[in-house]
This record gives sequence, structure tokens and C-alpha cells, in this order.
Amino acid sequence: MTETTQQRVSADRTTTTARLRLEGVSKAFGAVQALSEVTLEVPAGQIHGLIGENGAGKSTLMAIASGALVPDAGQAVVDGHDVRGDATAARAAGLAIVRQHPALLGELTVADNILLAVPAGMRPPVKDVVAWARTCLDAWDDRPDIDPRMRADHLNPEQQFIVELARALCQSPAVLLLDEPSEHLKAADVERLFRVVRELAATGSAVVYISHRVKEVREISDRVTVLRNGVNRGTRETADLDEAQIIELIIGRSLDAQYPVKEAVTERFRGEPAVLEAYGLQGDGFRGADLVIDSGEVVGLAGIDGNGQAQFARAIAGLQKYTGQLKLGGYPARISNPVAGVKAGVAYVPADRHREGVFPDLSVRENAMIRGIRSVARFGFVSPRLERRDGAEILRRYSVKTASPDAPIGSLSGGNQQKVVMGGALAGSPRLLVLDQPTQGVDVGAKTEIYTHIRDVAATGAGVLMLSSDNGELAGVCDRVVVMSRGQIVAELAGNDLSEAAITNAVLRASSTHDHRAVAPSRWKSLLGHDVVPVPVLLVLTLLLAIAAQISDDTYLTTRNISLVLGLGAILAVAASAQALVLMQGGFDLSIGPLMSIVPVIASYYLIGAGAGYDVQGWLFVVLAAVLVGVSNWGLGALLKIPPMMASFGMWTVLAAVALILRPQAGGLIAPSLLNQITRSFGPIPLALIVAVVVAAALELWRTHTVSGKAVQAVGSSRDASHAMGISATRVAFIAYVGSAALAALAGVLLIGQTGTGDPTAGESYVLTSVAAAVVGGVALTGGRGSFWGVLCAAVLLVQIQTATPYLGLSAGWQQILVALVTIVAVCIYSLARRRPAR
Ligand SMILES: Nc1ncnc2c1ncn2[C@@H]1O[C@H](COP(=O)(O)OP(=O)(O)OP(=O)(O)O)[C@@H](O)[C@H]1O
Repeated sequence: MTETTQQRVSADRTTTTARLRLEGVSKAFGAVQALSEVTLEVPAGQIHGLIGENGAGKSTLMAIASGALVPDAGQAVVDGHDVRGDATAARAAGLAIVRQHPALLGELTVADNILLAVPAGMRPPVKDVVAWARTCLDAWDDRPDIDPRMRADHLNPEQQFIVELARALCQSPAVLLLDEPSEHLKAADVERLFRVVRELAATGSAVVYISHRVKEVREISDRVTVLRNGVNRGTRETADLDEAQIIELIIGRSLDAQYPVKEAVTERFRGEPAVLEAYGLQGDGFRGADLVIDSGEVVGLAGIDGNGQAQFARAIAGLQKYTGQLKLGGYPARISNPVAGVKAGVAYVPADRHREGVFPDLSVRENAMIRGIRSVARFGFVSPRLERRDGAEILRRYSVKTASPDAPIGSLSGGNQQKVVMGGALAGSPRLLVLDQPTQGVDVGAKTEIYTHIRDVAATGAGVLMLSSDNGELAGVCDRVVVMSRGQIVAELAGNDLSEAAITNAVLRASSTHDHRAVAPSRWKSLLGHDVVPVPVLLVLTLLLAIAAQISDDTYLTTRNISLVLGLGAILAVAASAQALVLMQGGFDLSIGPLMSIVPVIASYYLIGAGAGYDVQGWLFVVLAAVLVGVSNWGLGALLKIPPMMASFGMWTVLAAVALILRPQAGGLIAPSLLNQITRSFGPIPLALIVAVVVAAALELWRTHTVSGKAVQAVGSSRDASHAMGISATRVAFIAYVGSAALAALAGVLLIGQTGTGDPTAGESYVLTSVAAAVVGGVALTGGRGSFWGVLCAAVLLVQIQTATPYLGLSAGWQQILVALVTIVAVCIYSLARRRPAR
């Protein structure tokens, strides 16, 4: 705990007022009234359980408490500070939130993710960030498997969750909000979490604990508040309630039985070949696994997380490579990819719903039907009527709470999304259903529904393989449970031997190891994925090309040619850096080229050696043009919400027109003294290259060593996650667009040395080549990544391709083809290298 936080905590320990106060909070999303006048108070030292069905409004309430959402009415007060709709204020007041789905920035390192989440006053100097992040992680657990230098998207869901937890805890928050924290944790980590939470509460913090796991809520909380349909149904002392009473409060009625009756249907299918036979299956994380699942059988797969269960299940669904023998319905099968899996009748429901379960751009109904779309298709054509009918049936059967079947899936609460994924998979009439954590984040009522439907699917003769970290659930639903340890099946429980206690016992006896390493990318891949890796590769390519051109024509490597390539490369490098800055924050800029054209045009009127007054005016106009273009680009996107492509296309057209209006044809002599300055060379090294190197070094330092540099990449990596962290995307866009315009103007000044006159079209060729150089240099078109050193090297390479082609005996057309080829190959290599590792 830092000194300031300790002081704050001890100073406030005596405070009797609520640390968190939500008063009369209402929030509607279109027609859905998510919260209606909810009031909740959590005093210092209290652990407050927040419970309710899926869609009851728990996460919305916490989003309002954390300032991430603005309520329609009501107040959110953290430690006496009004934080309504202001995530930065909430964080500064001492609030930390652990979300149901970790809001990490995948393109950034673990250390940067921790750094950006803590209030500014708590951040260490940038050079100490990695060591500081390591202490934050170590405070949770001594886990050498999470390296603070790793990219967040290389972590598995559990590791991501631990980073989310660690960064919240290292702030020693006055108010800690935990939204379903145990969904991603193994049992030992849940115990650790409880210990940490109790310690935190003992120092005077207020904790809100949201969970569907009734047992946990009973164990950890002092009081519970129940939300139903967005309304507070009352707050009670937890000690006064037993589990059944809590369930009754959540669903508004008593639950007769949590698990369905296990009908012994396998007898009915006696004599039929087994649905699945796996012999000696071996792959990454599992070895020599034998498993047979009969028709009508539900088989559970238990074990301490990380012992190969998930990989084994994924191999059966075609998501992971394996060797060994697999038979489906008695026939040998080779499921080498998910397409083969689906064709063979295997349906898979992944644990990582966000990455592999939902299709964010499709509606609720489309998501429900996507897995079973073949069932409503005739000769490849989908019947909209059947799709509507069956989709509505899935939503009804699983009581999915949605404003409309056509609403985007992202508008659903976490548990409702899971119901849609599960409902879709169960409805597809699979031969074999493979479920990884099927009830994750689902409320108690819907869990019972899902259990019943799993048994119903088995009753049709299908086989089910079910992974779950909840041993009670495995005992309640499965006919048989196998236990995996160190990648092997080591125990089997069935009939009267099958109980929660017996599974837990078998799991604990079988293994004490916990392998978290599985997702670390290979060394080769992590090396390839590094942002500055393009630099040596591009330098070598530039050198090889120069040697090839020299061999083909020994007049190529002259001082004049070298200087020309470096000079032109430098101009392109500065222009491409302008592009890279915008791309990194998730934008796009086509106005760089035309802005570059305007600079020589201005110069041709003012920088003509007519005296200091003219010179000052000329430079002022250049600066003014850059500021105007930068602010306009920013305003069009950030304020008027025009998509970057459209906004910058419009700006390109306007600026090109302005340049032509100012000077319809190239003309006007720029002062020779200025041209001499700009085109100065030191041997073969032109001044422009020195400028480009200084620019790249400064930008790279800013990118890697400043909070604003990291914030630009954070917004490019994920706008939503950055928003949740309190990073202002509007501010970041301002930095990027105004910075980009300033760099474009600088590139325009360097361009004066090439034009010598006011050429209104001089920058046109940079419109697209600036994008090509940025991309070849390793900047991701999707935002969040790249390095300015890479951009510099790529610019020199692209210019050299254009200069060297005639010396290689190739026609002018080849210049374009080679540039395009290099760009395409670079994009392919980067996207392969940056592909996130499979879970
Ligand atoms: N951005 C959004 N747009 C539209 N509707 C939304 C949005 N966010 C939440 N909702 C709706 O508000 C309601 C409350 O959702 P919320 O996520 O707060 O529920 P929850 O209690 O946290 O559920 P769960 O237990 O499933 O996580 C739901 O009906 C949900 O569909």
C-alpha cells in the first residue's frame, strides 16, 4: 500500500458516512429501463453483496458508480466526491473496479495496462513501470507466469482477470467494485481473493461483491442488496439468510430443484455405436487421453484448471491439433479444423465468450441462430421466416432479456449473452456437444434451464462433454465425470460414487500442479510480434536492394543517388510518421498529402527573400494551416462523429482545391537561400534525413516513455476499454490529429527543397504512400501498434524501390508493383505474427 493511500485510509477509518453512495439512480437504454431509482450505500469496512438475475441491472449500477456511465437521474458519490459520469474523478476519489470481462488493452503490455488504470498521482516514473507492475502482480500471488512485459492479448482469460484484479488492488482503493470476480478463478484463487478482500475491508475500504454464486455471496458479504428488473428489492444482513432464501430473493420464487432428474437414457441407445471414441489422443497440453461417450450420455471433465481439459475439449472440436485415433458414431474421423468438427456434428461452446462466442456486429437473434443456421436453410438459402421463428423460440426458452431480437448482442447483459450462445448451440441438434463452462455468469434460474436442456439434448441420443470449474454442477448434471491431471485422464466417477465431494477429492488427489504457461507465444512468434522487429528486416532489405541495383548497374551507388534516396526517404518518413500517429489511435488521414502541397504554395508567395516581414508572415501561415487542418480533422471525427475515412477524404478534396485556388499552376520562385538551407547535405547525408531521424527518435521516446504516448495506443487498441479506464478518446484524438498536421507541415517544408516553386500538387503522391510506408513499417491499420523507427526504415526502402527499378532494368510500372507487393507481404507477415495465441 502506498503511503498516501495508507494515510487516507487511516485518516478516514473513523468516518461513519458511506464510502459509496448511490442515490435515486435511474438509467434507461432505449426502451429498456435498466435501473429505476436505485439507492445503495456501502459504509467503510463493509463487504456488500449485490445479487440479482441476469439483466437485473447490477453491472449498469456499477458502471454508474465508477463514472463510466452517466445516469439519467440520481447521484453517485465516492468518499464524499460527486463522480457522476466522470471515471477520472471516481478513480481519483479512490474507486477501483474489476469488471466481469477484463477491460484490458490487448495491444499494450501488462505493465502499461496497470499503469494507465491507476490515478496519475500513483504512477511511477516510466523507467520503473515494469518493476512496479511486477510488485503489483506479486502482491496478488507469486506468479512468474505473468510477465509484465507480455502483451495483454497473449494472456488467457484467467490471467487477464488476475491483471485486472492486481491493478485494482494495487491502488488500495477506498471503494472496490468486484463484478463476478470468481467466474474466471480456480478455487484456490477464490480463497485468496476472499482473504485479500477481507483484509482490504479491515483497513476501512468499502467493497461491493457481485456474484451469481450464492454460496460465495453468503460467505464473503456482510449485507446483501437484491436487484430485480432494475429495482432495489431490499437490503438484508447476510447472516440472517440461508442459501435457499437468497435464491428466492434473486428469482422472486423458490426453486424446487436446482438439477434435473438424470434419466438413464443410455439404455435406450444400447447397441448403437458410441458418439465419441478417443484413443491415445495427444496434443499441446494433453497426452494419451482415452475417452468414450455413449449416445445419451453426459460426461463431465473435471480437474484443476490448466491440466489439459480445455485443450482436450478443443481438439475434439477441431480447434487444436492432435494425434491419436478419433471415432464419431463408430466411424474414424479426422477433425483437423472447426469446419470439419461442425460437419461431423460437433457443437462447441467456448469458455471465452467474448472472443469466440458472440458475433458483436450481429443482432441477438442472428447470434442465437448462427450455430444452427443450416436447420433453417433450404438449398443454401436461409428462410427468414424460419430464422425468425426459431430464433424467437431460443430467446423465449432461455428467458433472454432483450429489448428486441434485432438489438445488437452487445446491448445484452453478460449472462444474457451467455444464454444466447448456449441456446444457439443446444438448438443446433448436434451429435456431440462440447461445453466449456456453460453456465459462466448465468443466474441461478437460468442455470437450471440450461441443465435441463443439456439433459434434453442427451435424451435425443447426442453425447455431451462438459467442462466446468463447479464440481457441484458436474455432479448434478453428468452421468459420469472423468478427472484430468497433467494432461492425462486419471480418475473416473459414476453412479453412487458421483458427488461434489468425491469429484473435489479426486481432483485434489490427482494433481497439485497448475500449468499457466500454455498461452505464452513461442519465442519466434513473440520476437516477430515486437514493434521494432521491422527495423532490422527493412534495413537488410534496403541494403540488399542497393547491392542488387549496384550489381546490375555499377553507376547506382553514387553519392548523388544515395543522397537522393535518403532525402526523398526522409520526406516520406516524416509524412508517414504523421499518418502513423493517427493510425495508432485508430484513425486514418488522407489530408497529409494535400497539406504538404499547401506549404510550398504558401512559401512561393511569402518565403521569396522579400524581407523579414514576409518571412514571418509565411511561417505564421504555415503554422496556421497546420493548426487549422489538425483541429478540423479532430473536430470532424471527435465532435461531429464523422467516420475517419469520410472526414479525411473530405479534407483531402477541400485542401487540394484550396492549393489549386491559391496557385492554379506551379510557379513562384522560393528564396534560393531557403532552398539551400533545406537541401543542405553532409557528405551523402542530407539535412532532411537528420530531421527525419530526430523526429522518429522524439516520437518513439514519446510513444514508449510517456503516458500520453501510451494513451494514444490504448485508444487505438480498444476505445471502450480506454473509456472504462478513464482515458479521454477526444483528448487523445486531438493530440494525434494536431500532431499529425504539424508533422505533415514539416514534411511540406522539406518538400520545398524538391519543388523549388509553389507546386499545388507536390504532395499528392504522399496521400497513399504515407499509408504504405506506415503499414510496411509495422503500424497496424486497426490501431494500437507500431513504431516510428519502423516507419523511417520503411520510407527509405519504398523510395529506394522506386529509385532502383530503372537500374535493375525494370520498367516504371514495376515501381508500383514492387511497392504494392512489399506492402501486401508486410501486412501478411505482421498479421500472422500478431495473431493472438489460441487458448
Ligand atoms: N449498452 C447497452 N445498451 C442497451 N441495453 C443495455 C446496455 N447495457 C445494459 N443494457 C440492458 O440493461 C439491462 C441491465 O443490464 P446489466 O448488464 O446491468 O445486468 P446484470 O444484472 O449485470 O446482468 P448479468 O448478471 O447478466 O451480468 C439489461 O436488460 C441489458 O440488456
